Formats: sequence, C-alpha cells, structure tokens
Amino acid sequence: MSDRDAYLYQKSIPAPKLAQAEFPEVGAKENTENGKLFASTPPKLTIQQFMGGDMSMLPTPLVYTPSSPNMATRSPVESSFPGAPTSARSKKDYGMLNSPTAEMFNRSHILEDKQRILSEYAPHSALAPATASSLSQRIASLPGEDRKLDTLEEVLESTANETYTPESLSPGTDGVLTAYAIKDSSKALKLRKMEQIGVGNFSDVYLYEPVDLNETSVSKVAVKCVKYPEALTLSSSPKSPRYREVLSRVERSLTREIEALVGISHPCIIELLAINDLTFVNSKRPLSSRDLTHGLPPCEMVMSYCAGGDLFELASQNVLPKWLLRRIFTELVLAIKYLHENLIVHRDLKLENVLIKYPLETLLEMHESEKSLASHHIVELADFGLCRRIEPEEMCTTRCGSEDYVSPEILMGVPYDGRLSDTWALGVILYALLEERLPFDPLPTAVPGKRQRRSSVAHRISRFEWRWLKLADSDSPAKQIVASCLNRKNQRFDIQKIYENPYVHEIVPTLKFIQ
Ligand SMILES: Nc1ncnc2c1ncn2[C@@H]1O[C@H](COP(=O)(O)OP(=O)(O)OP(=O)(O)O)[C@@H](O)[C@H]1O
Repeated sequence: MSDRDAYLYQKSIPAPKLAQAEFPEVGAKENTENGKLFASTPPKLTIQQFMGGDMSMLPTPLVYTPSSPNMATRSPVESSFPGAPTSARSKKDYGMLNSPTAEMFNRSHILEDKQRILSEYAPHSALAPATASSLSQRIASLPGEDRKLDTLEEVLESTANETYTPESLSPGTDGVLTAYAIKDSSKALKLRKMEQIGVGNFSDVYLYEPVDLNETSVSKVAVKCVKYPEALTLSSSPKSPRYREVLSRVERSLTREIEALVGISHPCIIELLAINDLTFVNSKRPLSSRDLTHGLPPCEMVMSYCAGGDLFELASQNVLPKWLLRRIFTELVLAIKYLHENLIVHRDLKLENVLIKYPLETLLEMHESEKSLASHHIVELADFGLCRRIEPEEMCTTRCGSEDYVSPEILMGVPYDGRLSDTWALGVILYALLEERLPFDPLPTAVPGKRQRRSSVAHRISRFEWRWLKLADSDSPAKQIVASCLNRKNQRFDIQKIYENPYVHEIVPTLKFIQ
C-alpha cells in the first residue's frame, strides 16, 4: 500500500469517541454524583497507564462502531487489508477535492474517502492500515456502554455490524420523507432524498430537497438519520437487561441533542428545522414509552444544510487562506460564547463538527465582494449529542469527547468544568488550522518505533506535550490563544478571554449578520 493509499484509507475512518463512563438523565445534575466521586478515591491516572496505549486503556472504555449498512467499505475488517472490497468510487477521485473548480461538494464522493487523519494531515509511512493502533482509532463510544476491549481480536469482532438504521416508516416511501416543522408542527414537509453527505458514529447524514420545488420555507436540507446499536435489533429481546440499558442510553443521548437544538438559536449553530416524528421532541422517553415489538422507530432530524462540508475536509486540503481561517475561528468562538453564556457545554468540539455553509469556491468569490461575505455566516456548529446544560458552578463528570480533542482533566477522570474543556478543544482546532496537523500527534520528525511515536495521544495530552512547527517563528496573535487554551485548567483561557483576544475581537465588528 502506497503512502497515498494509506492516506486515503485513513480518510474513511470517522474520528473516534472517548469512553463515557456514565450518561446522566437530561437535566440531571452531575455534581450530585461528584460528591460521591470525590468521597471515594479519585481515579488517578499514571503516565504508565497510557504508555503505548490507546483510548481503550482508559478506565471504562466503551465501544460503538460506525458501520452503516449503506457504506460498502466501512467495516474495518474488510477495508484494512489490500484487496479488500472498495466502493464504486475510485480513490483517485479524491484529488478532486483539491480542485476549486471541481464539484467538490458532491458529498457522496467525499464520503468514501472522508479521512480520519490519525497523524499529520500529510501522509506518512506510520499510517500503516492494519496496525493495532489504527484499528483502535476506529473504536468509538456509546455513552455509558460499559465494555472493555483488550485484544486486537476483540476489537475486530466488536466492530462488525454494530449499528443499524431502521427503514423510514414515514408515509410515501422511495426516499420521500415527511417531516414536521419544529416551529409549526402543523406544517408537514415532504422531502426527497438526494444523496448521502456524511457519516458519523451515530448517524448517517443525507441531502434532501423539497418534493414540491415551489415550497419556499425550506430549500436543500441535511437529514441526520440515527443509527441504533446492533444490541437493539429485533433479534435482541426488548425485555433483557442489556437491551433496556442500551435503549435507555440511546434515548437519553437523542433527547439531549434534540432538546438542546430546539432551545438554541444562533446563526453559527446548526438549526433543527423539522423532524419525522414529533414524539422525539415532545417526549422525554420517545423510545421506551412505545411498543417496540416491531423494532425501533426511525429518527430523522431535518437540519440546515452546509454545502461546504465539515472543517476537517476543508482543512485537509491545506488551502485555507489566513483571512478565512481567522473568520471561521471567530464564528466558532461566537457560537461557543453563546452556548457558554446560556450555560450549555458542547463537549465534542472537533473539526468534523464545524460545518461550513458554502463551498470554498463560493467563499472565495464572496470574499472578492467583501460586502456579501460580511452579511452571511459561514460556520455552523453541529453534533450536540454530548452537550449538557450546567449550573453556573457545576462540574461535569461524564468522560466524553473525541480522542484528539479531549482535555487532560477529562483524561484524568476528575470532575471538570465543561466550559474549560470546550476551550481546550478550541485550542486544538485552532492549532490544527494553523499548523495543518493535530497538536498531540507524533511529531513528523519522530522516528517510527522511537519513544515519541510509540507514546499515545493520551500520554502527550496528559503531559501538555505539543509545540509549534510551521509557526515556530511567527508572532501571530492566534498563537497566544492556542498557548492559553492548551494549558493547565487554572491558567486556561475561558471563552470570554478568547473572544477578547485581538485575533477574534478585531473582526467581530465587521460581521454584519450578528449586529
Ligand atoms: N447539516 C449538515 N450539512 C452538511 N453536512 C453535514 C450536516 N450535518 C452533518 N453533516 C456531515 O455528517 C457528518 C456526521 O454528522 P454528525 O457529526 O452530526 O453525526 P454523528 O453521528 O453525531 O457524529 P459523531 O461521530 O461525531 O458523533 C459531519 O461530520 C458532516 O460531515
């Protein structure tokens, strides 16, 4: 396998999720449990526990594997080896992403090659596909699923067919979805499926358009279809404790995301426009309160559509002009500032969850006519599956997030301020945009097999082990933000301080869409 193939191969892996040790009720107060946690011996993490390890070595590692039945190459077993079945799309097509004139937002193309960059954005020989570490990167977590994987074999076994998407039961089959507007539930929208545009650990995302093209209330929309864990299929008994436990966690995750989205309104945050089944909005128990004898009901969330894809894809092209990088980061800061001011923590900030409203080519054109860019937002923050409402002084205890973005205090398993863990992740994002690599990856200069390569991301995070490479000699004010975010929690910038930094603050007045 060539370096490029290895690079493209990695592109097909969604970012892994960290374990979640617990998943409290929507609105439940985690600090009630904090007391207990503090009272007992706080979990101590020694460096050794992470040595050469991966996230499965964290206490209570959990697995939940992306494995959409629609995605031919998503099984790690199948696609890990040369000669494994590949999709209809040739991997060479990925080169289209680098062409500004290409139809780069033909989302189904991007999907096949959506790269999980384990190390630097640039390919290197350390990205060997079938290694234990690359496989472990595919492990994601289902909140609260308490299962430990120790060996590579267990990882492989556990990753086969672990999720499924129920067939839509909405009237009018053949890709036509009926959804009810959140703001006016009496309004039913009929939408036609166009193509798949995204895949996450817990959902497949499709582009839809109104069946009636004269429909003016929506145009193109993204529909997020929830994938349920295989443990909840018809073959499992709904009465078994295991089924009920998984069901309850999935239900809480879903209601949490939907409840948050319904209550949030900010231009730089994804909008939940409609849903196929209003029970998911109106009930706290949209799954367990029903008769599930015939399986789980589909959950299809109709969201605002971001034609530019996610920031991971954009950043992977390494073509982001400085002004655009600054603008994107500023809008992201505005979104987080809004959330934190409203006492919501996101807890899963990462490049993949920052969506870009327009294709790069359009953004560049808009930049030419400065006026038009200033009046439109270009970022929408997505994926609120791990978000949480907090009290002003409340600490969180749920260990969650995505591997490269998780703060040291979450890794340590101690109660943490969700807002400061969000700003840590913002530091990771800004570093990644500026340096075109993730801060806690092995240094590109590290020799394979030597200590720096062998030690895990978690190990480097817990030691605050990152450094400037490309920007080593630059005096960009953005560097101060990164340095103050990827820092100990008592010295870390909160969102207000990031907002007040000239790198962000100076351009806020130019953004007409928030004035
Ligand atoms: N509104 C949208 N417009 C365009 N693309 C989208 C939209 N929503 C999601 N996507 C694409 O689908 C991917 C998965 O979406 P999302 O992160 O919401 O799913 P998830 O299952 O919750 O993911 P995760 O694995 O992070 O939990 C995103 O990374 C993005 O590429």
